[in-house]
Amino acid sequence: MSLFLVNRYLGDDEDGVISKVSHSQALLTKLQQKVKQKQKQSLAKQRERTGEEETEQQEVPSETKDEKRSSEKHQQQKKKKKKRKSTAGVLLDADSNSSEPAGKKKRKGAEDKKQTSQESGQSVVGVSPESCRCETEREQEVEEPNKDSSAATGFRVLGGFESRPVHKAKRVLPQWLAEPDVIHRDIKCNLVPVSSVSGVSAQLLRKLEANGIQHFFPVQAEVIPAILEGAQHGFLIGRGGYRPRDLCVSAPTGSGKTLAFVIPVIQVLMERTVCEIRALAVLPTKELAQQVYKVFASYAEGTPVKVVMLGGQRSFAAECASLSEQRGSVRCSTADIVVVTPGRLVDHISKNPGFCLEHLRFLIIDEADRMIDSMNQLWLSQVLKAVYCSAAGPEDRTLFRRTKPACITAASLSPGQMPLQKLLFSATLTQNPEKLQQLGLHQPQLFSSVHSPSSSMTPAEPTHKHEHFDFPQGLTEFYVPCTMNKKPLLILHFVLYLKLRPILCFTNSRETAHRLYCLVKLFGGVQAAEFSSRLSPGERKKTLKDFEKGKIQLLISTDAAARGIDIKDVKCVVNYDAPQFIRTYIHRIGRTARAGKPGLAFTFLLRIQENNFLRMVMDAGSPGIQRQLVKPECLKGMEKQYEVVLQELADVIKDEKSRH
Ligand SMILES: Nc1ncnc2c1ncn2[C@@H]1O[C@H](COP(=O)(O)OP(=O)(O)OP(=O)(O)O)[C@@H](O)[C@H]1O
Repeated sequence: MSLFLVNRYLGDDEDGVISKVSHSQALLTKLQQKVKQKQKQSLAKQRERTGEEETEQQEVPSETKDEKRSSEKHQQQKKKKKKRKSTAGVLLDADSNSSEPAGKKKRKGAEDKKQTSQESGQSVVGVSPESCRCETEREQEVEEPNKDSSAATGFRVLGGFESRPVHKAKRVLPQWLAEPDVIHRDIKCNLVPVSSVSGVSAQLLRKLEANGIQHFFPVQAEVIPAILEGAQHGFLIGRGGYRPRDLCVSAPTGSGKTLAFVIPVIQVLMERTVCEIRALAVLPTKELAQQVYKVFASYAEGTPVKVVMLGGQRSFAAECASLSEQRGSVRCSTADIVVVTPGRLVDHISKNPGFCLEHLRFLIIDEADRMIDSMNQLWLSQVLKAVYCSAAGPEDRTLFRRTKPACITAASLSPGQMPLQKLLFSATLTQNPEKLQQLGLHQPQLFSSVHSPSSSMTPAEPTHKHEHFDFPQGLTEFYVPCTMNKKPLLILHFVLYLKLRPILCFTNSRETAHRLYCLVKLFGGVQAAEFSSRLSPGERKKTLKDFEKGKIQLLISTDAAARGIDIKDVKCVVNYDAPQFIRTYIHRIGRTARAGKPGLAFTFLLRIQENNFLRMVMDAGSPGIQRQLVKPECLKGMEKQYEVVLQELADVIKDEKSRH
């Protein structure tokens, strides 16, 4: 059954009773006569030129025979077609369907040609009877298979099922991702005096200097003015202006991204008149939230801005109490900036009536790529619902009226309203537009330090196959070929003989981390600690503090400490287990070589891992990873003790298992 019915204009019906069949026959005869006429004319011209009368007299009848034969066939063909059409009960659509088989298309093309010439009344000069015949034969050839199936079912099968080469779609980046605002890579050579960035108050400048910061790092010099500028023109209430662009910042680990949002957010909120939650910083883990809270609190000290941390360290009731207080009959907010983990955030939105986000101006998403991956927790949609809930409410809060952002029109911008600006930060920000799209960014602007083919491309060009990331300038990468049973000896060799301490050592599981920790402890001579979800949040906090104070020489950790953790003076990172993903590698090694300082990163590689790992690292844009061999003789002296320790370790693990 055809999908479309196309009524064709078949010419004027003289008496209105001529059937379609007789009409098309009449047309055909007309056409044939015209062909004959034309042929006669051309032959006459030829004769005149050549004077070969006799040949012409013989040729004409033979041609006429051919024509007759051809027109007979043609008519038979037409009749057949009509019959088939009436069987199907519908008129066929003459538009060629792109998914039709090639044979079918050819046939339709032939039909179309004829149809067009019939409709327009044009002569068929140039279409020889021979070619007509050939087309007709081709039509017959291609029609046969379909004829049976349509006759049997009464339905006409649309669409073709033959295989066609499918071209791979080329990846195209949106303009904002392909052409970012470039951040200088070299921290040391591109320092900007803090006083030269306009818009930062004298109070904050004094704070910066008191904390030993005289210059802004490149990411700060780019992003701070951008946020301040957006705030100046972006407060729509009473001032007019526009909705500020959402910002995405991709800069290496340890390049100072935290201050790039802390300083401008405090600066903007310092000018507030009422205390309401205006900024929400969401971080993936408690440790990171705690770290960012500390930076916010330190710079907000002495200003009217109040910072609250919601990370689950305190009871829910205590957290609620820190967010608001009762003044007479009114409940007042006691927080301007809230630093929170996604889980706790959702808890407060759903269970704490005093948690109001209707005045939210900044939504800061740190470690944004990780946060996008946790988007299935739906925390973002809950935040947006809480932000725009006054728009759906019955009260007419004209001053803070907020509507969900839609297309920008004159009407949508009037009356002005408080905008919500999203600020995304990561050392490994995804370039996948589909993932970023989940965040619903408004005219996003990207600040990036990645100078790779993928970022310098025009949007029309296909991107590089692998994502490129920026590695810290002061970092030197090594890999150490080894076997599984030599790994513990190697790490002991690093701490005891190479004296590369403090070392932050990463394993792929908490079991391995614990086993290695027990082994090192049994071996003796090294101040070691473990850091994983085996420990309570309190124990983890204390461990990080001790490590920072230099009380721990070897911290054996899972990826719980891989992201964002800023521990000063970590000289060396060791990947005891090779990371499976490039992002994990970049964050792990980024715990050293921070703030422009030098650092070393070693990865222990089994022979089987070497090729894949090295390719992964080089594809990501590493400036180079060197091979570092540790001679077996270097480990010989520890082997005897190691054998003894291994036996003791088996007993310890067995004992632990029996206790749990
Ligand atoms: N302008 C500056 N001058 C000197 N030190 C700075 C400056 N800005 C930041 N730092 C220091 O640099 C270190 C790294 O900063 P921060 O933690 O913000 O890095 P990051 O880019 O967020 O790293 P990551 O991606 O690993 O989270 C911190 O110890 C911070 O105090």
